[in-house]
Amino acid sequence: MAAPEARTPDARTREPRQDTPVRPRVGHIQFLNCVPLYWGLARTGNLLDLDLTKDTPEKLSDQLVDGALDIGPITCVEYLRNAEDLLVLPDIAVGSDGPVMSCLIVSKVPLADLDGRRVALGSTSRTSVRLARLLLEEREGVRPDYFSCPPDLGSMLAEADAAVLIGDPALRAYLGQAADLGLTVHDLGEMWKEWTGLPFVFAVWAVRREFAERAPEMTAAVHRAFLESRDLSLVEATKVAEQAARWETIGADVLERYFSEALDFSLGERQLAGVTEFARRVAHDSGFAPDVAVRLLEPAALPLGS
Ligand SMILES: C=C(O[C@@H]1C=C(C(=O)O)C=C[C@H]1O)C(=O)O
Repeated sequence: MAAPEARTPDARTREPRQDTPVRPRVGHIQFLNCVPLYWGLARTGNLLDLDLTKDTPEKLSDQLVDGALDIGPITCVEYLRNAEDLLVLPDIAVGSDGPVMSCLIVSKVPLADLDGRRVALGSTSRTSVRLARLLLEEREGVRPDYFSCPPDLGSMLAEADAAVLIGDPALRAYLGQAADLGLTVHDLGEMWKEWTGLPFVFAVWAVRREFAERAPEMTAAVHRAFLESRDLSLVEATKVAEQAARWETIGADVLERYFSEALDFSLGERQLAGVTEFARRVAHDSGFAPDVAVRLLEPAALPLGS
């Protein structure tokens, strides 16, 4: 990765640091879904060039918006709300083109029966919870009574007839926990695909616009590092899944399917069409315009002679 060429403002004081070069502050979602995006960073030797912050998606999104992080994953809805201040890194995202396995409505009753019933929305999600509301209201034609709740299936369903869950707790529900409890699982990626024919993007990678302007080479290097990491992880998906499974109750074969078939880590024209369509459908109460422009980071001009 290129040597740091710029001073990064300190998150607390906002004063440019003058002492040593500062590594870019980069977010890392602490769910299994992001393992393939980070696993290769160690293999390609780029890990130590990043100041990584591991957290849940809604916290990382806030930190990027607030300027406490420079680059990282941001849940789609928060990106759209802050599109003016951010640039999207091309060709990398967390999405699906069909079933995603880990963004779900888990329900005690058929979805069509949820009218007026309580639905718990997991507090780590900003995008899946909005997508679930869209699908329940516009596709199923029901108007549930929503409330936000920590993402624990048992406590959510103690007070509600259905729960919207993302990440590892959702994956566990999908893989058997829900069936064991007599609950049905509705995959949000699959429902969106059936409804619109499009992929869905749950989170994009974005850089703060002012950081990209101040440190274009560093930004490009971080982008390249993630693309290389993702590509390597997909080539070596069996190994990534075996290693991740060592610390999980989920089998390596299932993780490999999750990483290489369910999740879509790309962001091309079809995925961007999915973002645009979602924005158009939820804009009216989401804090952005229906035709909000998604601005991609332009490829950095390479220095002469390189
Ligand atoms: C596929 C997933 O995508 C995620 C869903 C998010 C959301 O709903 O806000 C945010 C980030 C991603 O981690 C998942 O969490 O399982």
